[in-house]
Amino acid sequence: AAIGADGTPVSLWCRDPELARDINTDHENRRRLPDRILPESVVATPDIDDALGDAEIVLLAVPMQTLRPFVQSHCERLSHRTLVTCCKGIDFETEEGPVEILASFVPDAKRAILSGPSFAADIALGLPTALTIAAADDDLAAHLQSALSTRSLRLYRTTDTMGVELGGALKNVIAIACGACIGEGFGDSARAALMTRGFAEMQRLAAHRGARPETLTGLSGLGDLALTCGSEQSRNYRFGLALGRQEPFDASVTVEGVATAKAVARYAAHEALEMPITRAVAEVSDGGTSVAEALRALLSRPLKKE
Ligand SMILES: NC(=O)C1=CN([C@@H]2O[C@H](COP(=O)(O)OP(=O)(O)OC[C@H]3O[C@@H](n4cnc5c(N)ncnc54)[C@H](O)[C@@H]3O)[C@@H](O)[C@H]2O)C=CC1
Ligand SMILES: O=C(CO)COP(=O)(O)O
Repeated sequence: AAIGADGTPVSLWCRDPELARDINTDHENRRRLPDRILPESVVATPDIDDALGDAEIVLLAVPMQTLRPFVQSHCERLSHRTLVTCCKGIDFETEEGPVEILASFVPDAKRAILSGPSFAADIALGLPTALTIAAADDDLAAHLQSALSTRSLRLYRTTDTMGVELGGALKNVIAIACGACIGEGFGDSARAALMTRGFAEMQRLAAHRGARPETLTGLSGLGDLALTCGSEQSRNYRFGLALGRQEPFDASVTVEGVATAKAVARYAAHEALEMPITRAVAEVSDGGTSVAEALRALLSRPLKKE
């Protein structure tokens, strides 16, 4: 919604024709973003070719685990455009991040990722938000930075797409752990410990993959970790809360951290990387162990240097 806030025309592909009609008449997406009025410059259409038109910049905001099949089935339509993924996660089957998926299926497109601390509901209200735009080519990153920034949305840029992919993916995993910690009743001090040691895991994996340390301490890493691990607006955090309280959770809600935790735990085991919190989230989400057992196991690990 912020993207159309300055009157720039935005075409929104919406698979459900009825919802597209509602968005165009009432300027509201009651199903996904109730009580938020969208700018009139945002126009929805159920026809993907209409939505794409001759657009140069295409923002891809589907759930992470649907990005690969989506891009695969629309690769011809997407080729030769500038594709900006907004996804946060790692593909469960291929262990690729969103930019890597774009590179695999649409190699002739320009590729970028937009990430950082931002709840859709806040952005749609026009609340001040700062994000990271990453593209391997700095000229492309600079072009997108100026094309997508608005009065309320400030973009910083980097060429480290890997660092941005990993920060956005892993903060969801740590947010589940933090929610579970609070839900179980372990308290705020334990949550701060999980956030900090979780951040150490993020940095370890990022270094192993060749990402830059400063990307992880930026908006798309530490910034998003701080937001997601402390707010009940986060679906990953709320999912963790439900796990800790042993309450059911609505399966229709998008929770990106579960598949990502499993993919990253598998990768870390293969690469002999120490990521105990990620492994615990993967095991607890699968029902393999309880939150209390997982946290006790984390506390009983051998003592080590920080
Ligand atoms: N909601 C938020 O505050 C933020 C979300 N993100 C990221 O954006 C991505 C999308 O998240 P949300 O929009 O919140 O998820 P969502 O689940 O609320 O909405 C996803 C949309 O994608 C559509 N969709 C699902 N499968 C599809 C498919 N196979 N083909 C085409 N469309 C499909 C759904 O109908 C829905 O309209 C995620 O990776 C998320 O981590 C990033 C920043 C903030
Ligand atoms: O990525 C987000 C905030 O930056 C949204 O987090 P959730 O997917 O946990 O709701």
